[in-house]
Amino acid sequence: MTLEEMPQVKNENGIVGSRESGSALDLGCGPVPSFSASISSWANSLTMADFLPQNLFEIFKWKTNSCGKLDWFHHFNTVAKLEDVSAKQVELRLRRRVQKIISCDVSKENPIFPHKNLFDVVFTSLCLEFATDNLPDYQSAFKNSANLVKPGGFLIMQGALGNTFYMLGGTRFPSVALTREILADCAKMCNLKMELWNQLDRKCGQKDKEADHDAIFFFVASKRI
Ligand SMILES: C[S@@+](CC[C@H](N)C(=O)[O-])C[C@H]1O[C@@H](n2cnc3c(N)ncnc32)[C@H](O)[C@@H]1O
Repeated sequence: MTLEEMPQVKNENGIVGSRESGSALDLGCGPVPSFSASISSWANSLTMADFLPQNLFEIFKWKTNSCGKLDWFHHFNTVAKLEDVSAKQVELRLRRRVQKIISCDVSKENPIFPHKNLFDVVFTSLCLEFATDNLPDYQSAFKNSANLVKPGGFLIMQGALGNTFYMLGGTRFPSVALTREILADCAKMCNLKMELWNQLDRKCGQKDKEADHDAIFFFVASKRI
């Protein structure tokens, strides 16, 4: 859903509009550069951040075109089709625009300490509800993430609604069950105005995805100046 929403965010009349020279942060990016690939069409400088060193190492190997890097052609091709360009163009553009690969922890007041910069756009996907296991911690993680947005900038978030657990390698992990109301309250608490909200009901069964979310959401919120 998010990749299809991105053009709405970035086009001329879109929410982020003509902020072509903006800076963006992909917070909790995992080892996957697909969302950053889309963001790199309108952000000149991108920082990719994750909690796990092994995820950062995968991004680093891809960025430096090192031997043993993972093949993300399929992801770049999906972005390329939406933009009507080639997968190679998307990959090269992203490689040029990723300026930093850093560690982060959304439970910290400054999730990217010792870095101190703020960003025009902070993007985060499926991260905060899995990095926390109760609502007060989720609200803190939301606030910490929103603090990284410049006044006048944007927080763009994708996540799961109503999810209480997921399975990975046979282990059950908890998650915070989010609702639209919880997210609206978090945004309000952080002086953010919801500009766009979309949600998509779950289409796959329990067997296809071992988690109990009932929908995924995507929102864009602006930070008041
Ligand atoms: C479900 S993955 C999502 C990855 C990617 N954003 C995506 O949408 O495909 C959750 C990510 O959150 C990261 N994460 C876990 N705890 C975190 C924390 N405290 N601070 C920041 N990121 C965290 C994990 O390392 C993982 O990469």
